[in-house]
Amino acid sequence: MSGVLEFSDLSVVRGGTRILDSITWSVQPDERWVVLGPNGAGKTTLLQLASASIHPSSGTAIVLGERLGKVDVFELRPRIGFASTALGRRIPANETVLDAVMTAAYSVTGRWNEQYDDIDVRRARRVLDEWRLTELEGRLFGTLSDGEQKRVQIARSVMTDPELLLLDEPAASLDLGAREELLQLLGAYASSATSPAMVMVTHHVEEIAPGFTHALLLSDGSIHSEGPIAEVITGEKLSEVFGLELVVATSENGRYSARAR
Ligand SMILES: Nc1ncnc2c1ncn2[C@@H]1O[C@H](COP(=O)(O)OP(=O)(O)OP(=O)(O)O)[C@@H](O)[C@H]1O
Repeated sequence: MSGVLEFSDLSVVRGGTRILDSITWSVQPDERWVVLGPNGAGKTTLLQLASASIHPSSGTAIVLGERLGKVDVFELRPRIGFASTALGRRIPANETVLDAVMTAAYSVTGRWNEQYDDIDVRRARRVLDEWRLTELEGRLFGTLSDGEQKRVQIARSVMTDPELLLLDEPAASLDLGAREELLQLLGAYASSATSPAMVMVTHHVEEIAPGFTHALLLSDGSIHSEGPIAEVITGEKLSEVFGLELVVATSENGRYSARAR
């Protein structure tokens, strides 16, 4: 199986600071990764590489078989779904939910003069249904709750059937009910064999949905540990990365929780 992501000894330097250092990491099509680490560890920068938004300063980054720096990123980016709060902010408040999702077909936010086919409308409605948004199709994006807006951002990111789905803190700032609803949907999506490879950045192990298979712990720009999720999300490893004695509990349904000892 060829990797969806193949990062080899790559580093990212910004303003004289080494933000990512000697990263060697690969993601296979059937893997669902969670990336954890303290503030400033380099998680967002890693996602920026995976989304072909930036190039490495050294080393090689191959995304969906294409080497960054040698590929036209405008051809590569439509193959990648990306949901983040920053991208969500670009969706106009007065856009309907249907349009907010459908405009992903043209990689634009804000419907203008693009021509959409019936197939685009059908596809958008199917995605809205998958993310429990059908009843909100005609609502304006700006009137939605945080939880609903997050679901729209994710629905938008899967509208184009991406080969790689990147999620930057999808459950951040959600209340308990909205978080659990999102995790149910994310868990079902991550568990489906037809879903693409996924990489999700999160700050909390409680926000890991069942179905995620692998984890990567980043610390100060370097990989602390990576591999099958049960081997990585442990009290010992998280304690080392966060510099605090932590106890991790795992539930039967594949959920995690962590607390200080
Ligand atoms: N253009 C830049 N110039 C200098 N330093 C930068 C630049 N961009 C990011 N950094 C620094 O690189 C480090 C990693 O940033 P990044 O946003 O990737 O971390 P993160 O793990 O996503 O953090 P958080 O959990 O707080 O979102 C931070 O210390 C940040 O201040």
